Amino acid sequence: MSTETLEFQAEARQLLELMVHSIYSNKDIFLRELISNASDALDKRRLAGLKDDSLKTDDPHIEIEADKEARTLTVRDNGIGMTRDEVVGLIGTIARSGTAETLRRLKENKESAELIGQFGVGFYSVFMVADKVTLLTRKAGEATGVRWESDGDGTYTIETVEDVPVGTSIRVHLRPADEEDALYDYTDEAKIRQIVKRYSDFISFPVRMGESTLNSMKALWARPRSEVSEEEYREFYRHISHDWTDPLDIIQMRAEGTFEYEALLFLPSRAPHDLYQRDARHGLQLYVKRVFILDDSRELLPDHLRFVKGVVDAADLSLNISREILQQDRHIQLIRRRLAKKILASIKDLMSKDAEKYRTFWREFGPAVKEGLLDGTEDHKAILDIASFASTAGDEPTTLADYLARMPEGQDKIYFMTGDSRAQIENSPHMEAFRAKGYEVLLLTDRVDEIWVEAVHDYAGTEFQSITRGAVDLPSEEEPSPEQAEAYAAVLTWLNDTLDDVKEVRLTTRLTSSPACLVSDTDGLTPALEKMYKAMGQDLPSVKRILELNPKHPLVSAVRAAHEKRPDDPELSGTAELLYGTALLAEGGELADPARFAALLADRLSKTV
Ligand SMILES: Nc1ncnc2c1ncn2[C@@H]1O[C@H](COP(=O)(O)OP(=O)(O)OP(=O)(O)O)[C@@H](O)[C@H]1O
Repeated sequence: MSTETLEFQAEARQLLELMVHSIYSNKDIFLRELISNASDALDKRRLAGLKDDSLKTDDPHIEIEADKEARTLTVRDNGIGMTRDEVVGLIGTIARSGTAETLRRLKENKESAELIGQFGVGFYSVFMVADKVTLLTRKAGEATGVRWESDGDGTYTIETVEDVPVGTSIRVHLRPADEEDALYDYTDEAKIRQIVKRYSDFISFPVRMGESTLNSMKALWARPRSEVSEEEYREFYRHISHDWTDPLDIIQMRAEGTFEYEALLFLPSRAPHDLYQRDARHGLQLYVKRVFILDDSRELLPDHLRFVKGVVDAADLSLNISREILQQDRHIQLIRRRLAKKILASIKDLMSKDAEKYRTFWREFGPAVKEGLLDGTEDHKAILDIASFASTAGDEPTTLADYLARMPEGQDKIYFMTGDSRAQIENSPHMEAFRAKGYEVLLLTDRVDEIWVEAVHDYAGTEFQSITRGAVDLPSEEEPSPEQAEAYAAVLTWLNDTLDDVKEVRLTTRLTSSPACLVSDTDGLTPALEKMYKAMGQDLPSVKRILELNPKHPLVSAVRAAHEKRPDDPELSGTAELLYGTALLAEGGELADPARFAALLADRLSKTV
C-alpha cells in the first residue's frame, strides 16, 4: 500500500507544538514515557496470551539501542503492538478528557510551569528531543505491520509494511544536544542508565541495553518502606496513575495468614476531571504474585474511595481470574473492607500529622468520601471522624469533634443547614435565633450533604438537627405567649385559608429581625431534595412547607391589625402572598411566579412613595 500523509487532530497539533517548543524543563522524561507505554503494551500482550496461546511471547522485554553515528535512540518492545487504525486513533489524536481545557490555559500561558507539571504528555514528549520519529509496529495476531513517521509539524505519514516483528519500535532521531537547554546526549549510555534507574526501575519487564538489564524490576509494594526513596514512590505513582502531580500520602499494607496480599496505595493531591461522572474509573490495579491482572478494579474499593490509586497484589488468586469471579469472591470482599478501613484510618492520621495536607485532601475529595455515608453503615463513624464542614464558628472548616467540644451548656444537638452557598445560608432567616443564642451551625453546601443528612442520625451520640425543619426546640426557648396566640388566632386561620402554597401558617420565636420564614415538616422532603428527585425523573407531588411568622415584626403585626379592621379587604391577600414570597426569597428559594410577585410589590410600593 502506498504512503498516506495525514494530519494530527487539532488538539494533538497544539500539544505537539508545545512539545517542539519544549516548555517542559525536564526533557529526560521522554524516555520514561516510552518505557511506560512499552510496559503497558507488554502487560496487554501477556493478558491476550492467556486467552489465546498463539499471541504469547516467551521473553517479554524492552530493548534500548543507541546509535551515536546516526544520532538515533530506539526503544523496542515485543508487546501487543498496534493496528493501523490504532496508530491513527491513539497516536494521531488525544482522547484524554480535560485536554482541551488544559491546553487552552497553557496557551494563555498563565500558571504554565505549574500546569504542565500536572499534565501527562505521554508519547508526544518525544518531540522535545526529536526532530523526527519513526514508529514501526505490528499487532499480535495481525499479518502486516505499520510504519508511521512524523517530524512533529502537524502531519505524519503512514504506510503498511511487511516483515515487522510483533510489538512496537520507536526510533527517535535526536536533535543536537544542547545541555544549556537541558537537552542531553541521549545516545550516551551513562545518561540512559541514569534515566532508567531513576524513573523506570520498578518496571516489571527487563529493560535491556546490549547485554545488560538496566532496571531491578523489583515490585515496589513488596519492598520495605525504609528501602524505597520518595522519588521512587513518586515515579511509580506516575506510572500507574498517569497523574503528574505528586501524591499527598502513601499507604502501605500487608496481610499475612490464610489469604495473603500486599497493597501500596496513594492518595492523590488533586481530584480527576471525571470524579463525579457516572462510571468514573477506579484507581486500583490488581496483581497476582507480581503479575498485572486488571486495572480499574472496582471490586477492591467502595465507590466513595474510587480516587485512591495503587496496587493490590494478592498471592492466592488464579492468574485467570475474571471480573465476574472477583465480584463474588469472599476474600476480595474482605480485602475491600480492610483497605477501606485502612485508608480512612490513614486520613485520620493525616489530620493530626499534617493539617495542611488533610485540608487539601478534604477539599478535593470530601464530597466523594461523604457518599460513603449513604451506603451501608460500616464506615459511617470513621467517615464522620475525618469529615470537616464549614461552620458559623469561623472561616476554617471544623471537624465534628471540635464542634462538640465547643458546644455551650444547654445545647444538645448538632445544628446544620444545607444550601447552595455559605452566604445564602448565613443570610437566611433561619439563622437568626441560633445567632442570637450563640449556637454554632454547620453550613452544608455540597450536593451530597442534602442526602446524607437524611441517612445519618447522630455523631458520637449527639443528634444532627436541621435548622429549617420542624419547630425550633432550642432549649429554654419561649413558646409564643398565650396572649399572642389568642390575638393572632383569627389572622392565622385566614392566612391558612388564603395561602395555597403552604401547609400551615404559625407563629414562631425563631426569628429576631425577619418577618417570616419557611420550614419543612419534621419528616417532609426539603425543597432541595425535592428538586433533586425531580431532576432524576421521579414524579413527586410538590411538598408544601410551613410558614412561620414573627409576631414581633411590624409587618406581621400590621397585617394582623389590618385583618382585624378590614377582614374582607381583597388587597390583604396580596400582602399575604408578598409575605410568603419574601420568606422564600430570603432563604434563596425560587418564586413560582416572579412576575406576579413583582407586580404586587410595585403596587404596594407605589402607595408608599
Ligand atoms: N509501545 C506501545 N505499544 C502499544 N501501544 C502503544 C505504545 N505506545 C503507545 N501506545 C498506545 O498509544 C496510546 C497513547 O499513548 P500516550 O503515551 O500518548 O498516552 P497514554 O499512555 O495513554 O497516557 P499518558 O499520557 O499517561 O502516557 C496508549 O494508550 C497506547 O494505547
